[in-house]
Amino acid sequence: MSNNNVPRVAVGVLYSQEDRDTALSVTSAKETGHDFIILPITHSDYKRFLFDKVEDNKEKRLMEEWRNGKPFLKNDLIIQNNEHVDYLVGKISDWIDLDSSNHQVRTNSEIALNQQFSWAAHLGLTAIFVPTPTNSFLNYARSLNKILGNSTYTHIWMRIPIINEDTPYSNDIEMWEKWNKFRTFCENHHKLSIALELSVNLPDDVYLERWFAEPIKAVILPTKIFLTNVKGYPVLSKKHQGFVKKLMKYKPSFVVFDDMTSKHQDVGFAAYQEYVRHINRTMPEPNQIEQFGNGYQDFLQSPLQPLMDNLESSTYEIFEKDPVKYALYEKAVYYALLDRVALESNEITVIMVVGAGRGPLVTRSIKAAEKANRKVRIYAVEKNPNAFVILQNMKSEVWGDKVTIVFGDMRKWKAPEKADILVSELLGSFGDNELSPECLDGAQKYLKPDGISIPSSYRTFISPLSSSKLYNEVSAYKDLVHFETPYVVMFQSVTELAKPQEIWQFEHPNGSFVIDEEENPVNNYHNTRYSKVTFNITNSGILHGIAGYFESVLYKDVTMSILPATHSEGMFSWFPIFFPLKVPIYITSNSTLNIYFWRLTSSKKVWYEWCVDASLTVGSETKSYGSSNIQNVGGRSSWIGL
Ligand SMILES: C[S@@+](CC[C@H](N)C(=O)[O-])C[C@H]1O[C@@H](n2cnc3c(N)ncnc32)[C@H](O)[C@@H]1O
Repeated sequence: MSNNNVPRVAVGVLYSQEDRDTALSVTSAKETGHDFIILPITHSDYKRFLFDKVEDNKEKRLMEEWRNGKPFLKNDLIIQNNEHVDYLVGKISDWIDLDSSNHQVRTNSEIALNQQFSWAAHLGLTAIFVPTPTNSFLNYARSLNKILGNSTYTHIWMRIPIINEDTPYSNDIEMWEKWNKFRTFCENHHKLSIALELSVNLPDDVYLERWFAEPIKAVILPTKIFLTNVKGYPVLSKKHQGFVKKLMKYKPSFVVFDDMTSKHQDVGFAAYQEYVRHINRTMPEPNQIEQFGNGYQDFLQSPLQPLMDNLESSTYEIFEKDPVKYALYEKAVYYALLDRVALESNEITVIMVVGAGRGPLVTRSIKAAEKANRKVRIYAVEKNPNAFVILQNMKSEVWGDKVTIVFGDMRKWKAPEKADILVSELLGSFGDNELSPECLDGAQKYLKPDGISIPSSYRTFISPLSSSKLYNEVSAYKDLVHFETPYVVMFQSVTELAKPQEIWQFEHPNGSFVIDEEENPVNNYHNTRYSKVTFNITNSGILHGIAGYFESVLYKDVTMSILPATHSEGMFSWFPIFFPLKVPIYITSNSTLNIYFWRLTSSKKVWYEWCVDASLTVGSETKSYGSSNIQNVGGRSSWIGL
């Protein structure tokens, strides 16, 4: 079945023959339905400048003139002008050898690299395709890093074969390790991306998944990886299809690489790109969460502070579109009402919705009471004056006398009676990060001693996360504050290095604190937390930060979760939270990673601090090899106002 909602995928072509005529190549690439072509910038003859042994004086002079910056000869260039510039990706010559042991070859390679880049940038090519790093690549990394530093808008696509096919299987990890080292040498530059080249045999899923955390801008499909269907057309194996579909979510460009092994000449070269487009068209429809989150993937958002700030109308409107959250709350209130009073009793149950916003939980509480056939009296408490205007409208137009609306801070309100059920939704992606514990500590004084809080508890979970994309987004701010701030993010280009684990929980009502004469807590120390969790890291990876999630019990077995394993299906009110690390840490396979987290408080604010420590055990000896500093000390960079 075809899905018309998926955006068109860009499919380009790369030919193996080097010396092509640009105009002819562009025409044939267009005729075969491609969106772009990767073309060598220079002719193979240009390689003459690499030769270390120049015999006669004339040649020596020519070489030195070239080294001193003499322009290209017209015939040295394949891409000779900017006529097709929007259709081209420039390819740097494969034969440059920046790590040659020969001084002349090494030096001339760098000159050739710079000259090709400079020409490509001058023409305005937006992407440059560069060769795969060989076994030693430090000088290549240094040279490219220098270019990256000067590049204004040209992106680099580095050709990375997923497997080194000369030594398949044993080297599944090797290419990732090589890439990882290279980009580390290049300071994780955001313009350095991968053109991932698929192989006939793909490695195991754990090795495939690690690429999802990497900046893949292009995926190369050599013609040799295609099989043939009954009609003679090229198709991919199930495993390749599955991987390609996953990669499509990241919206890379695809490149058909004509490796001269085509078994499908009868059906024409266009068949490869048509097949890639066919896979794209038959991608499943995005689910509700994907539709809602479209455009937000990997986008850093500041967590809301609904206590300190007044939320905007559009924010409430987004909450209210969630098809699942309110249904879960209605279910929880329904079961709480059933448990609270017997059907035959005429008793009125008092429900207080605290932090009512524009009233959706009030409406759902009324619905739950109707379903349960119970009588209720409802109070709606809200401190946002703008949302309170909507509550007034709702009361006069919809709810009537059944609901009393109260403007003010739930912690200070003097309620005229006590509640049987206290309903609130003050949760953030990290559970307690919108200060639900502090607000409900203040509100529970008007809950009957045997009253019910919905939610009754929430637990916070963390996991170690690899994502060069998110790391680059944070580091683009170039300051400490952004590295010590959590972000709400719809994860896409990420890999979890281990499954999430719980760090702490909160329960309501909470009988564990001392109250003053106003029945408020005398301080907030009972809401501080400290936790250390240990993760066993099986496969190596780069730790860029920590992912956070919550799971909440609304009432008995009615639960609400954003934890991947138990996520409430179709609920999109919360994306996970991301706590970055200032310096990424390379975690070797079979390491132990300890993550330390604190929830801390003063009289005015609450904040989190976090740090990590990686160690490796060999025999009976455990050695720590990588740790972060403690981030956000004293809430110096990020905090939540009380
Ligand atoms: C996350 S919103 C939820 C709103 C609404 N219940 C819903 O589900 O759409 C939290 C609401 O609680 C309100 N709020 C937060 N702290 C409060 C406090 N201490 N007293 C009263 N309202 C508060 C905020 O203004 C906001 O409207």
